[in-house]
Amino acid sequence: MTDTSNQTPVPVTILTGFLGAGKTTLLNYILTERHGHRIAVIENEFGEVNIDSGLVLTSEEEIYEMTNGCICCTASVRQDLIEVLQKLMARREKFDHILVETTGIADPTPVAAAFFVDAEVARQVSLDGIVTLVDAKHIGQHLDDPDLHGVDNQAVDQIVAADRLIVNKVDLVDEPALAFIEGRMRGLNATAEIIRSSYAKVELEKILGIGAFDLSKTLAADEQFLDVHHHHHEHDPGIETMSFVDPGSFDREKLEAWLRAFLAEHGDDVFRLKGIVAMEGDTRRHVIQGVHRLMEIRSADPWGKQPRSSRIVLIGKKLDRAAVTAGLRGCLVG
Ligand SMILES: Nc1nc2c(ncn2[C@@H]2O[C@H](COP(=O)(O)OP(=O)(O)OP(=O)(O)O)[C@@H](O)[C@H]2O)c(=O)[nH]1
Repeated sequence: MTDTSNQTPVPVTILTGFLGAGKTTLLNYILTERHGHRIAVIENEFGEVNIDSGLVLTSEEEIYEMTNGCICCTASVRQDLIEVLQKLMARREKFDHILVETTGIADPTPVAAAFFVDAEVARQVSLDGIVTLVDAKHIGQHLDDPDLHGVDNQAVDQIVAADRLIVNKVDLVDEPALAFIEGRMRGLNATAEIIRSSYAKVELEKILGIGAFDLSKTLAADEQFLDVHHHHHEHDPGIETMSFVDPGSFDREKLEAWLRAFLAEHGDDVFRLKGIVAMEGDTRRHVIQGVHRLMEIRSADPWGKQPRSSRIVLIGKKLDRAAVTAGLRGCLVG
């Protein structure tokens, strides 16, 4: 290993927020904005097939994906995180900030603790801050989820742990609703600065390089913070994921009509819908994005030399896999 003893540690930002809050949107904004930071990104995704890497705009930054489990609850995945960090540190001249995007159902606290537990990593990186995105339209139903008895509510954990809270999607709610949400957030976290945004367009100086995370303060509030075993917790066991993968192409109108009807009926239980699909008679990839009942399908770049195929992931509760699979299959051409 290279001698890093006299180099200044690289700041790390943990980016968290419930499913669909806008983490990838923020990441894309950061990666395309000229802000002078060179950022390496580590992404952890929850889902059977990887969609997010297809949604992150290609850039010159270094992007690592970790899709083998949830970073907050599996020790082996946190060990992977440490290994990814060590690999990154071998090329530390290439970047000056690291961003770790957690899954939407992660508790950021054990992820933050991982940075202090490994002595080698602890010397080379410093936790700059935990930034939590909040979906202004949908956060209420997750904070109040009546199914969560005896298990942790990650939407709450994420707000509690934040150094900065970004209330995103302000375009979808009115001022009284915003004030109400911000009041609830203040009740959970008295000190984090609250920043409003639409499509996660925030002043990056407010979230990067803020030096907000204070280990002594955190230990004062949670003396078991560094005890990784203490962080064992239960995700909402009702949350499941299913994926649909097919080499075929969809009839666009049929697919859109089917998805809209499906979400109209089951939208409360569908926390997240994502897809990259092929449409019959169209050379472009199409991206499907859904959060509860809100859904959009837009065309993206052409498939080019890559084989056409369709991947759709659903994350939610009470997913009827057989019905969803049959419904989607019925929208394929031929
Ligand atoms: N109207 C509106 N839509 C938004 C805003 N920010 C993001 N979205 C949309 O919300 C959807 C989810 O955004 P993502 O950035 O993929 O959310 P995410 O947090 O990365 O989602 P997961 O990775 O599933 O946890 C997409 O369709 C976005 O275009 C916003 O401020 N306003």
